[in-house]
Amino acid sequence: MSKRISVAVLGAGGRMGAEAVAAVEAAEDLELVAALGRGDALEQVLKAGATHVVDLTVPDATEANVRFAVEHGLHAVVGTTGWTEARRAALTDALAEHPEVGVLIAPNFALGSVLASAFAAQAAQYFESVEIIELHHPNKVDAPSGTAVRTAELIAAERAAAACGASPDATETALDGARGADVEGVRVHSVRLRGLVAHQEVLLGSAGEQLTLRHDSYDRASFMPGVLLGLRKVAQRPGLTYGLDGYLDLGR
Ligand SMILES: NC(=O)C1=CN([C@@H]2O[C@H](COP(=O)(O)OP(=O)(O)OC[C@H]3O[C@@H](n4cnc5c(N)ncnc54)[C@H](O)[C@@H]3O)[C@@H](O)[C@H]2O)C=CC1
Ligand SMILES: O=C(O)C1=N[C@H](C(=O)O)C[C@H](O)C1
Repeated sequence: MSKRISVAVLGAGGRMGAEAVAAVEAAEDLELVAALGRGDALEQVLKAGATHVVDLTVPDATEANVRFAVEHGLHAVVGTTGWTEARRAALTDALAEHPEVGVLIAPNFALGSVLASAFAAQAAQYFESVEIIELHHPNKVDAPSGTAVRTAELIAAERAAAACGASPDATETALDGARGADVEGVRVHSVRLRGLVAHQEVLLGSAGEQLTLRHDSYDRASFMPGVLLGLRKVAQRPGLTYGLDGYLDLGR
């Protein structure tokens, strides 16, 4: 059997981290060598001999964690939100100093979600209107979700390339927040509701018709195939990959 991939999970005590620890332990080609929580020294990852890091922490911690991994030649698979364009640009600069290192930042690891976002982007140029509703558990610390931001970015890029106009909207007066957040010209509405896990609808409308693309994660198990795929591929993909779609063959 070929050598197993040595993995450290950061944020191991969290909802996603605990699921990732179990998934790595269950995979024959992966070995869990470290599981760190808040306050644990990152040097433990080095002492444990990890070659790969999974970051499932919080937006305030993820940038420093990933920077540490890159500077020590470790590949990183990152699910934590908060990776703005500025943060990604700084990370790309850091990776230039370590050209052998791969980092995957995946706003969503669920394959169905990645496909739904890609389909939405593909469809967006053919409709006058597009809005996003993301729905999550009420313990989520950020809004809008990383997935919604990424979906809006993909949609905006496709609509710009096709020279689409703005979605029609005659609103003249509204309470603050009533029309959601504006992400690159796409309205994003965030619902936080007990009982939910992670869900998203992209609503596309033209005269007389509507297309709704909905994805539901009912359980965090849905994210694990993407985490494992990332761990298995990231070392062969040096530099920064933003979005798990970069590792899939979506025919585009
Ligand atoms: N990409 C994806 O498919 C998914 C991404 N997420 C994202 O992953 C992140 C974590 O989500 P949850 O697990 O629900 O949150 P959580 O709050 O349950 O877990 C975060 C954990 O990280 C720990 N932590 C904080 N700072 C740390 C540090 N410096 N080092 C190590 N551990 C640290 C916390 O103590 C906590 O245990 C969020 O940004 C969330 O949006 C969540 C689900 C899926
Ligand atoms: O916090 C969560 O739960 C999730 N976070 C990610 C996001 O912000 O998009 C991925 C998924 O939606 C679950």
